[in-house]
Amino acid sequence: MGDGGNRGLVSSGNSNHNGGNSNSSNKPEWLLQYDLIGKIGEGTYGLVFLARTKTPSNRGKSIAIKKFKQSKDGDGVSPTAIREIMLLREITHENVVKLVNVHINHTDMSLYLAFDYAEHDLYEIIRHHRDKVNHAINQYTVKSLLWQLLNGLNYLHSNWIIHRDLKPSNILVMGDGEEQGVVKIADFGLARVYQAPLKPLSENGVVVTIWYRAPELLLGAKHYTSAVDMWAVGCIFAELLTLKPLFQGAEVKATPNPFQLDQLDKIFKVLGHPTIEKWPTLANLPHWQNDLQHIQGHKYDNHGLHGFVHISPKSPAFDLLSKMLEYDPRKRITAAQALDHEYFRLEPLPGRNALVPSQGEKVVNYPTRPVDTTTDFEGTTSLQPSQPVSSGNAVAGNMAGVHGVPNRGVARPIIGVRMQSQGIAGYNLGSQAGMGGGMNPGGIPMQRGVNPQAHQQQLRRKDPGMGMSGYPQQKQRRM
Ligand SMILES: Nc1ncnc2c1ncn2[C@@H]1O[C@H](COP(=O)(O)OP(=O)(O)OP(=O)(O)O)[C@@H](O)[C@H]1O
Repeated sequence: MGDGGNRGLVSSGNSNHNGGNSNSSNKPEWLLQYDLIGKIGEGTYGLVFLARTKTPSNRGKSIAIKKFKQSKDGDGVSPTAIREIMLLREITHENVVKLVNVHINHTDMSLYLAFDYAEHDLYEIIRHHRDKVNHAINQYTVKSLLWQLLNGLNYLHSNWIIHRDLKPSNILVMGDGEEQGVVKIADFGLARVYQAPLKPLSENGVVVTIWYRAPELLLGAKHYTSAVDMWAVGCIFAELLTLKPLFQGAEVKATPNPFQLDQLDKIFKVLGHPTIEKWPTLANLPHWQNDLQHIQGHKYDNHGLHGFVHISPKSPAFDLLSKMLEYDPRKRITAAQALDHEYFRLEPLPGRNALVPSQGEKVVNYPTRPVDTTTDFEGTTSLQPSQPVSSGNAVAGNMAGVHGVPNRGVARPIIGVRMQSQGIAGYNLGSQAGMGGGMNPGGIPMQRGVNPQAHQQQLRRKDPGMGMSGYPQQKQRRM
């Protein structure tokens, strides 16, 4: 993996806590290994930057650096969170974005994560089809994207990692190069890190999308399983087919455990009212118990999913989708089962380059990510005047507004608190956080049916296939 991917935490190896690794220009030393190009995105918890490595072995390789903001109370990332993040560095799978480096600012325990860069994501791909080219995504691409998403998810679930926040913007797709058209799941394993020490900045008016949230979470389940991710995959599958979010509830401000009545309403209108007969544990869910008027009392007709996705209820695609959108999480299809579904055995077979369909179909040229070269790591100041960015990235001038990476309608936080650039030390958290001690990854809820003892072994096996099915056989000719 990129420079230093396995070198522990970073660059200087300087583990002092007194800011001794800042250089004269007041930039943290670890930053010297990158050329910072500009901001490419903004999420609930921070900003994402495009950088290029400067180290000779990997010169020019694109990296996405995610900078986490401080929560309002200024508490940074806890040792527990650091341990969890360090475990994420061991996650290696073709369909999961690689965490290359972790950088910590010791003065406030703020955090920078460096990932392999992916040029596209499903949010932009769907948006491009809906708003620009105005036609559906071809079947081969839908099937390949879905298969790879499930493949990455199966690996994560096998390693006890539940994503919990799957949505189109964090399902990345590689641009030009050897990995063109390969899906990479981003933001995995961070939900727990976010929840505890890096609280969502709800006071800042951040809006969190809930369109992909499973009904058990919306109904207040305290214990959840990997089935929550399969619900999200179902929603994303439907969106790939129709180019519209399936359950577009009104987004609410992030609060610790908001009750999302409107989102439930949208789901019930499509799938009908859930019943205790079909979903026995429903009776135990807090909001079901407590809200007699809206949740239990209001009866919805079952309009039928087929009316919304416009595919035949007899088709394998519909069968798979319905199994992903099963109310009872215990009955919902797992990633492993979904990979084995008939849908993936029928033509067009899924392939590795999801963006290049079989002969005869048009190749869609998706736009590259806009880069805002006016925003630096501090998130507020002007880096330099807008300038062309090499290797295919759009320039700031193409963007909506001076600082405007296009608003995705999911999260628009206020630009973060300026961080002290001194005292940022890259240090080997592998040892500090007790890596190698055989720990459980911070109690990340495990997948249904996964043996806890198997986990550490699995995590270290680094077998991209993880014993799961490969691409369906005949597909080889596509690759
Ligand atoms: N490794 C990466 N390579 C390229 N772009 C990335 C990478 N990781 C994230 N991005 C992009 O950066 C943007 C912001 O991502 P981020 O995960 O911070 O927020 P989000 O997914 O949009 O929202 P939220 O924070 O609510 O999950 C998104 O457009 C995302 O696709």
